[in-house]
Amino acid sequence: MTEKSPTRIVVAGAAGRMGQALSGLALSDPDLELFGATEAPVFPGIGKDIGEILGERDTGVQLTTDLEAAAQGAHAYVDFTRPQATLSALSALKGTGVKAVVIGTTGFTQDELLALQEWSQHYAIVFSGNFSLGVNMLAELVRRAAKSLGPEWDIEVLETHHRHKVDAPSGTALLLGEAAADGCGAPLDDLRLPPYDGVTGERPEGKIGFSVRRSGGVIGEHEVSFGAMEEVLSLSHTALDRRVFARGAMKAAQWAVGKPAGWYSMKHVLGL
Ligand SMILES: NC(=O)C1=CN([C@@H]2O[C@H](COP(=O)(O)OP(=O)(O)OC[C@H]3O[C@@H](n4cnc5c(N)ncnc54)[C@H](OP(=O)(O)O)[C@@H]3O)[C@@H](O)[C@H]2O)C=CC1
Ligand SMILES: O=C(O)C1=N[C@H](C(=O)O)C[C@H](O)C1
Repeated sequence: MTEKSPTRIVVAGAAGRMGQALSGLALSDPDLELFGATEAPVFPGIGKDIGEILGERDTGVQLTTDLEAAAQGAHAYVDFTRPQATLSALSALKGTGVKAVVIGTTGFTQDELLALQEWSQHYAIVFSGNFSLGVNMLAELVRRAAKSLGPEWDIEVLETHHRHKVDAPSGTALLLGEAAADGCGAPLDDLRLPPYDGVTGERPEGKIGFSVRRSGGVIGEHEVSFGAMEEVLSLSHTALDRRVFARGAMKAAQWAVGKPAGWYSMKHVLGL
Protein backbone atom coordinates (compact mmCIF):
# COMPACT_ATOMS: atom_id res chain seq x y z
CA MET A 1 0.00 0.00 0.00
CA THR A 2 1.43 3.45 -0.96
CA GLU A 3 1.23 6.20 1.66
CA LYS A 4 -0.36 9.48 0.52
CA SER A 5 2.07 12.36 0.91
CA PRO A 6 0.88 15.36 2.96
CA THR A 7 -0.68 18.36 1.21
CA ARG A 8 1.89 21.17 1.18
CA ILE A 9 0.24 24.35 2.36
CA VAL A 10 1.37 27.96 2.25
CA VAL A 11 -0.41 30.08 4.87
CA ALA A 12 -0.71 33.84 4.31
CA GLY A 13 -0.88 36.24 7.23
CA ALA A 14 0.52 33.41 9.33
CA ALA A 15 1.01 35.54 12.45
CA GLY A 16 -2.60 36.79 12.44
CA ARG A 17 -5.46 35.32 14.47
CA MET A 18 -6.53 32.95 11.71
CA GLY A 19 -3.00 32.56 10.37
CA GLN A 20 -1.88 31.11 13.71
CA ALA A 21 -4.84 28.72 13.84
CA LEU A 22 -4.10 27.59 10.26
CA SER A 23 -0.35 27.22 10.82
CA GLY A 24 -0.89 25.35 14.08
CA LEU A 25 -3.24 22.92 12.36
CA ALA A 26 -0.91 22.38 9.40
CA LEU A 27 1.90 21.58 11.85
CA SER A 28 -0.13 19.10 13.88
CA ASP A 29 -2.04 17.21 11.16
CA PRO A 30 0.01 14.41 9.51
CA ASP A 31 -1.98 14.83 6.27
CA LEU A 32 -0.75 18.44 5.99
CA GLU A 33 2.65 20.05 5.70
CA LEU A 34 3.21 23.71 6.58
CA PHE A 35 5.33 24.50 3.55
CA GLY A 36 5.44 28.30 3.70
CA ALA A 37 4.24 31.20 5.85
CA THR A 38 3.92 34.81 4.72
CA GLU A 39 3.31 38.08 6.53
CA ALA A 40 2.95 41.75 5.67
CA PRO A 41 6.22 43.68 5.13
CA VAL A 42 5.54 45.79 8.25
CA PHE A 43 5.46 42.71 10.49
CA PRO A 44 8.45 42.86 12.89
CA GLY A 45 8.94 39.09 12.96
CA ILE A 46 9.83 38.63 9.27
CA GLY A 47 12.61 36.01 9.06
CA LYS A 48 11.63 34.37 12.36
CA ASP A 49 10.62 30.72 12.56
CA ILE A 50 6.81 30.43 12.68
CA GLY A 51 7.26 28.09 15.67
CA GLU A 52 8.53 31.06 17.66
CA ILE A 53 5.37 33.04 16.83
CA LEU A 54 3.18 30.09 17.84
CA GLY A 55 5.15 29.52 21.05
CA GLU A 56 6.19 26.07 19.81
CA ARG A 57 9.28 24.15 18.64
CA ASP A 58 11.29 25.35 15.64
CA THR A 59 9.62 24.23 12.43
CA GLY A 60 12.12 25.22 9.73
CA VAL A 61 9.49 27.51 8.18
CA GLN A 62 10.44 31.19 8.32
CA LEU A 63 7.98 34.03 7.97
CA THR A 64 8.60 35.76 4.67
CA THR A 65 7.15 38.52 2.50
CA ASP A 66 8.23 36.66 -0.65
CA LEU A 67 5.20 34.56 -1.57
CA GLU A 68 6.54 33.65 -5.00
CA ALA A 69 9.62 32.01 -3.47
CA ALA A 70 7.72 30.46 -0.53
CA ALA A 71 5.13 28.80 -2.79
CA GLN A 72 7.54 27.08 -5.23
CA GLY A 73 6.71 23.38 -4.89
CA ALA A 74 3.61 23.91 -2.70
CA HIS A 75 0.21 22.33 -3.45
CA ALA A 76 -2.20 24.89 -2.00
CA TYR A 77 -2.34 28.49 -0.81
CA VAL A 78 -4.61 29.53 2.09
CA ASP A 79 -5.34 33.23 2.59
CA PHE A 80 -7.10 34.87 5.55
CA THR A 81 -5.68 38.39 5.33
CA ARG A 82 -7.05 41.62 3.81
CA PRO A 83 -8.64 42.12 0.37
CA GLN A 84 -5.71 44.01 -1.19
CA ALA A 85 -3.20 41.47 0.14
CA THR A 86 -5.30 38.59 -1.25
CA LEU A 87 -5.49 40.16 -4.71
CA SER A 88 -1.73 40.85 -4.84
CA ALA A 89 -1.04 37.28 -3.73
CA LEU A 90 -2.99 35.79 -6.64
CA SER A 91 -0.79 37.74 -8.99
CA ALA A 92 2.39 36.55 -7.21
CA LEU A 93 1.23 32.91 -7.34
CA LYS A 94 1.24 32.99 -11.15
CA GLY A 95 4.98 32.34 -11.12
CA THR A 96 4.57 29.19 -8.98
CA GLY A 97 3.00 25.79 -9.62
CA VAL A 98 0.20 26.38 -7.08
CA LYS A 99 -3.26 25.90 -8.59
CA ALA A 100 -5.40 25.36 -5.47
CA VAL A 101 -6.36 28.51 -3.55
CA VAL A 102 -8.54 28.90 -0.44
CA ILE A 103 -9.74 32.39 0.43
CA GLY A 104 -11.33 33.23 3.76
CA THR A 105 -10.60 36.96 3.67
CA THR A 106 -13.74 39.09 3.93
CA GLY A 107 -14.58 42.74 3.26
CA PHE A 108 -14.11 42.79 -0.53
CA THR A 109 -15.85 45.58 -2.46
CA GLN A 110 -17.94 44.55 -5.49
CA ASP A 111 -15.08 45.53 -7.82
CA GLU A 112 -12.52 43.62 -5.77
CA LEU A 113 -14.77 40.57 -5.77
CA LEU A 114 -15.06 40.73 -9.55
CA ALA A 115 -11.27 40.99 -9.84
CA LEU A 116 -10.97 37.98 -7.54
CA GLN A 117 -13.44 35.95 -9.60
CA GLU A 118 -11.37 36.67 -12.74
CA TRP A 119 -8.55 34.68 -11.16
CA SER A 120 -10.73 31.56 -11.12
CA GLN A 121 -9.76 31.15 -14.78
CA HIS A 122 -6.26 30.31 -13.51
CA TYR A 123 -6.85 28.65 -10.14
CA ALA A 124 -9.32 26.35 -8.39
CA ILE A 125 -10.50 28.94 -5.84
CA VAL A 126 -12.60 27.97 -2.83
CA PHE A 127 -14.06 31.21 -1.49
CA SER A 128 -16.27 31.38 1.59
CA GLY A 129 -17.23 33.95 4.20
CA ASN A 130 -17.22 31.08 6.67
CA PHE A 131 -15.47 27.70 6.53
CA SER A 132 -17.33 26.03 9.42
CA LEU A 133 -19.65 23.12 8.74
CA GLY A 134 -22.26 24.61 11.08
CA VAL A 135 -22.56 27.93 9.24
CA ASN A 136 -22.75 26.25 5.85
CA MET A 137 -25.51 23.99 7.16
CA LEU A 138 -27.22 27.07 8.63
CA ALA A 139 -27.12 28.70 5.18
CA GLU A 140 -28.99 25.74 3.71
CA LEU A 141 -31.63 25.93 6.47
CA VAL A 142 -31.99 29.68 5.92
CA ARG A 143 -32.47 29.21 2.17
CA ARG A 144 -35.18 26.63 2.84
CA ALA A 145 -36.96 28.74 5.46
CA ALA A 146 -36.91 31.84 3.25
CA LYS A 147 -38.37 29.87 0.35
CA SER A 148 -41.13 28.26 2.42
CA LEU A 149 -42.17 31.20 4.60
CA GLY A 150 -42.70 33.94 2.00
CA PRO A 151 -42.37 37.75 1.96
CA GLU A 152 -44.61 38.53 4.96
CA TRP A 153 -41.86 37.14 7.23
CA ASP A 154 -39.26 39.88 7.83
CA ILE A 155 -35.73 38.49 7.36
CA GLU A 156 -33.04 40.05 9.55
CA VAL A 157 -29.39 38.94 9.76
CA LEU A 158 -27.59 39.78 13.02
CA GLU A 159 -23.89 39.32 13.68
CA THR A 160 -21.53 39.87 16.62
CA HIS A 161 -17.73 39.84 16.39
CA HIS A 162 -14.67 40.84 18.40
CA ARG A 163 -13.54 44.47 18.57
CA HIS A 164 -10.62 43.91 16.16
CA LYS A 165 -12.82 43.07 13.18
CA VAL A 166 -12.43 45.69 10.43
CA ASP A 167 -15.30 44.92 8.01
CA ALA A 168 -19.09 44.90 8.36
CA PRO A 169 -21.43 43.21 7.84
CA SER A 170 -19.33 40.08 8.25
CA GLY A 171 -18.64 37.77 5.32
CA THR A 172 -20.82 35.21 7.06
CA ALA A 173 -23.72 37.65 7.43
CA LEU A 174 -23.51 38.33 3.69
CA LEU A 175 -23.31 34.60 2.93
CA LEU A 176 -26.45 34.04 5.05
CA GLY A 177 -28.15 37.04 3.42
CA GLU A 178 -27.36 35.58 0.00
CA ALA A 179 -28.82 32.22 1.04
CA ALA A 180 -31.99 33.96 2.25
CA ALA A 181 -32.20 36.01 -0.96
CA ASP A 182 -31.76 32.85 -3.01
CA GLY A 183 -34.67 31.30 -1.10
CA CYS A 184 -36.71 34.42 -1.93
CA GLY A 185 -35.78 34.05 -5.61
CA ALA A 186 -33.86 37.33 -6.07
CA PRO A 187 -30.26 38.57 -5.81
CA LEU A 188 -29.26 40.00 -2.42
CA ASP A 189 -28.47 43.36 -4.05
CA ASP A 190 -32.19 43.71 -4.88
CA LEU A 191 -33.38 42.81 -1.37
CA ARG A 192 -30.75 44.30 0.95
CA LEU A 193 -31.96 47.11 3.21
CA PRO A 194 -29.61 50.01 4.01
CA PRO A 195 -28.43 50.07 7.65
CA TYR A 196 -31.14 51.30 10.06
CA ASP A 197 -30.17 54.80 11.21
CA GLY A 198 -32.32 57.90 11.79
CA VAL A 199 -35.88 58.20 10.49
CA THR A 200 -36.00 55.12 8.32
CA GLY A 201 -39.74 54.88 7.72
CA GLU A 202 -41.60 51.61 8.15
CA ARG A 203 -39.86 48.40 7.28
CA PRO A 204 -40.73 47.37 3.71
CA GLU A 205 -41.99 43.84 3.09
CA GLY A 206 -39.82 41.19 1.43
CA LYS A 207 -36.48 42.82 2.20
CA ILE A 208 -33.43 41.60 4.14
CA GLY A 209 -31.96 43.72 6.95
CA PHE A 210 -28.53 43.51 8.61
CA SER A 211 -27.47 44.45 12.14
CA VAL A 212 -23.91 44.49 13.45
CA ARG A 213 -22.44 44.38 16.97
CA ARG A 214 -18.74 44.59 17.92
CA SER A 215 -17.95 43.30 21.39
CA GLY A 216 -14.74 42.29 23.17
CA GLY A 217 -13.40 38.91 22.15
CA VAL A 218 -16.48 37.31 20.55
CA ILE A 219 -15.20 34.93 17.85
CA GLY A 220 -18.39 34.96 15.76
CA GLU A 221 -22.14 34.82 16.38
CA HIS A 222 -24.78 34.87 13.66
CA GLU A 223 -28.56 34.77 13.76
CA VAL A 224 -31.13 34.93 11.00
CA SER A 225 -34.60 35.80 12.23
CA PHE A 226 -37.87 35.46 10.35
CA GLY A 227 -40.46 37.73 11.93
CA ALA A 228 -44.22 37.44 11.40
CA MET A 229 -46.90 39.36 13.32
CA GLU A 230 -47.58 36.54 15.78
CA GLU A 231 -44.32 34.60 15.91
CA VAL A 232 -40.58 34.85 15.25
CA LEU A 233 -38.38 32.01 14.01
CA SER A 234 -34.64 32.35 14.75
CA LEU A 235 -31.83 30.22 13.37
CA SER A 236 -28.37 30.81 14.82
CA HIS A 237 -24.74 29.71 15.02
CA THR A 238 -21.94 30.40 17.48
CA ALA A 239 -18.27 29.77 16.71
CA LEU A 240 -16.47 28.70 19.89
CA ASP A 241 -12.92 28.34 18.53
CA ARG A 242 -11.12 29.68 15.43
CA ARG A 243 -9.85 26.16 14.80
CA VAL A 244 -13.26 25.35 13.35
CA PHE A 245 -12.58 27.77 10.46
CA ALA A 246 -9.02 26.47 10.07
CA ARG A 247 -10.18 22.86 9.83
CA GLY A 248 -12.77 23.77 7.17
CA ALA A 249 -10.19 25.76 5.20
CA MET A 250 -7.68 22.90 5.23
CA LYS A 251 -10.40 20.48 4.13
CA ALA A 252 -11.13 22.89 1.26
CA ALA A 253 -7.42 23.05 0.36
CA GLN A 254 -7.11 19.26 0.22
CA TRP A 255 -10.31 19.10 -1.86
CA ALA A 256 -9.15 21.79 -4.31
CA VAL A 257 -5.80 20.17 -5.18
CA GLY A 258 -6.18 18.65 -8.65
CA LYS A 259 -9.58 20.28 -9.32
CA PRO A 260 -10.02 22.23 -12.57
CA ALA A 261 -9.70 26.01 -12.40
CA GLY A 262 -12.99 27.51 -11.24
CA TRP A 263 -14.93 29.32 -8.52
CA TYR A 264 -16.02 27.01 -5.71
CA SER A 265 -17.72 27.36 -2.32
CA MET A 266 -17.93 25.20 0.80
CA LYS A 267 -21.13 23.76 -0.66
CA HIS A 268 -18.95 21.99 -3.24
CA VAL A 269 -16.40 20.89 -0.64
CA LEU A 270 -18.99 19.59 1.82
CA GLY A 271 -21.36 18.23 -0.82
CA LEU A 272 -24.31 20.17 0.67
N1 LIG B 1 -14.02 32.80 6.06
C1 LIG B 1 -13.84 32.44 7.35
O1 LIG B 1 -14.24 31.34 7.79
C2 LIG B 1 -13.15 33.39 8.25
C3 LIG B 1 -12.69 34.57 7.75
N2 LIG B 1 -11.97 35.44 8.52
C4 LIG B 1 -11.44 36.60 7.83
O2 LIG B 1 -10.04 36.43 7.70
C5 LIG B 1 -9.41 37.70 7.67
C6 LIG B 1 -8.31 37.75 8.71
O3 LIG B 1 -8.87 37.69 9.99
P1 LIG B 1 -7.95 37.67 11.30
O4 LIG B 1 -7.01 36.53 11.25
O5 LIG B 1 -8.86 37.80 12.46
O6 LIG B 1 -7.14 39.05 11.10
P2 LIG B 1 -5.69 39.42 11.58
O7 LIG B 1 -5.56 40.90 11.41
O8 LIG B 1 -5.40 38.81 12.91
O9 LIG B 1 -4.77 38.66 10.52
C7 LIG B 1 -4.56 39.08 9.20
C8 LIG B 1 -3.08 38.96 8.95
O10 LIG B 1 -2.78 39.16 7.58
C9 LIG B 1 -1.63 39.97 7.54
N3 LIG B 1 -1.38 40.61 6.26
C10 LIG B 1 -1.76 41.83 5.83
N4 LIG B 1 -1.24 42.06 4.60
C11 LIG B 1 -0.52 40.97 4.27
C12 LIG B 1 0.26 40.60 3.13
N5 LIG B 1 0.41 41.44 2.11
N6 LIG B 1 0.85 39.41 3.12
C13 LIG B 1 0.73 38.56 4.15
N7 LIG B 1 0.03 38.85 5.26
C14 LIG B 1 -0.60 40.04 5.32
C15 LIG B 1 -1.88 40.96 8.66
O11 LIG B 1 -0.73 41.71 8.97
P3 LIG B 1 -0.93 43.20 9.56
O12 LIG B 1 -1.63 43.03 10.87
O13 LIG B 1 0.46 43.71 9.66
O14 LIG B 1 -1.74 43.96 8.53
C16 LIG B 1 -2.32 40.01 9.75
O15 LIG B 1 -1.26 39.42 10.44
C17 LIG B 1 -10.52 38.72 7.89
O16 LIG B 1 -10.96 39.21 6.64
C18 LIG B 1 -11.63 37.90 8.54
O17 LIG B 1 -12.90 38.42 8.35
C19 LIG B 1 -11.71 35.18 9.82
C20 LIG B 1 -12.17 34.03 10.40
C21 LIG B 1 -12.91 33.04 9.67
O1 LIG C 1 -13.19 38.43 11.36
C1 LIG C 1 -13.53 37.38 11.96
O2 LIG C 1 -13.08 37.08 13.06
C2 LIG C 1 -14.45 36.46 11.27
N1 LIG C 1 -14.73 36.73 10.05
C3 LIG C 1 -15.57 35.97 9.20
C4 LIG C 1 -16.73 36.82 8.74
O3 LIG C 1 -16.51 37.99 8.36
O4 LIG C 1 -17.85 36.33 8.73
C5 LIG C 1 -15.97 34.64 9.77
C6 LIG C 1 -16.05 34.54 11.25
O5 LIG C 1 -17.33 34.88 11.68
C7 LIG C 1 -14.96 35.29 11.98
